[in-house]
Amino acid sequence: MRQHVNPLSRNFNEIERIPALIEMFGDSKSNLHLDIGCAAGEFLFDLALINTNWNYIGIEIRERLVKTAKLKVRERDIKNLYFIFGNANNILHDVQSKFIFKNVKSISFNFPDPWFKKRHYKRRVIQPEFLNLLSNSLQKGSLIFIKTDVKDLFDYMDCIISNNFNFKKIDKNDFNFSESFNPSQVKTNREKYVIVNQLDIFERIYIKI
Ligand SMILES: C[S@@+](CC[C@H](N)C(=O)[O-])C[C@H]1O[C@@H](n2cnc3c(N)ncnc32)[C@H](O)[C@@H]1O
Repeated sequence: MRQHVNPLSRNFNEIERIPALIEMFGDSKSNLHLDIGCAAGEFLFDLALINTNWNYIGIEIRERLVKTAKLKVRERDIKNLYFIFGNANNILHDVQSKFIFKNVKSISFNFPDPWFKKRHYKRRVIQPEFLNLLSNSLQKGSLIFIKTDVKDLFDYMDCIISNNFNFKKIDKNDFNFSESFNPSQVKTNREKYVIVNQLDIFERIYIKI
């Protein structure tokens, strides 16, 4: 069982330099998707190879995973995938990252760390201030995807997002995945584990209105 990283540690106050989109991607004008807590990024590698007309950024707090993922991107010469190391909250709140939002069409939170103890809830990645930031920065029509196997965490995230009047729930059955960042509904590593072990998956899509 891996030791969870405390995102509120001061170690994450300093943020790496975020290059301009034109430095990150072959075609910086493509639709951009952000995956928060992407771990080693396998999900994003799969997506980036299938959907070359989308750009993908993964943000992950475990530095070693990000270093390895960045190396793999370079070795494979992938032009539509970029990884950023750090606490996603700090990174996206930082003024130097504001430009990222210009092209962002969607954000996914796939199986975020649950932080089961009540006193640790503030370490959960989705927080009201984070939602305010997304609500102020994302363009109308942008999408947020959440997915977890922990019902309590799902309720927590859903409550925070639903309390923000700029986001509306979308019925998954009415959603056209073919035009999304994930047209072939690629699964994340945790999702594959959850499916094999027949655990429940709680998920929801929200649109910025
Ligand atoms: C349970 S794993 C899920 C990984 C992947 N999304 C999946 O579905 O297989 C949660 C990931 O989020 C990362 N993480 C947790 N808090 C974070 C934060 N504040 N910013 C960025 N990454 C974070 C963890 O290090 C871990 O890799």
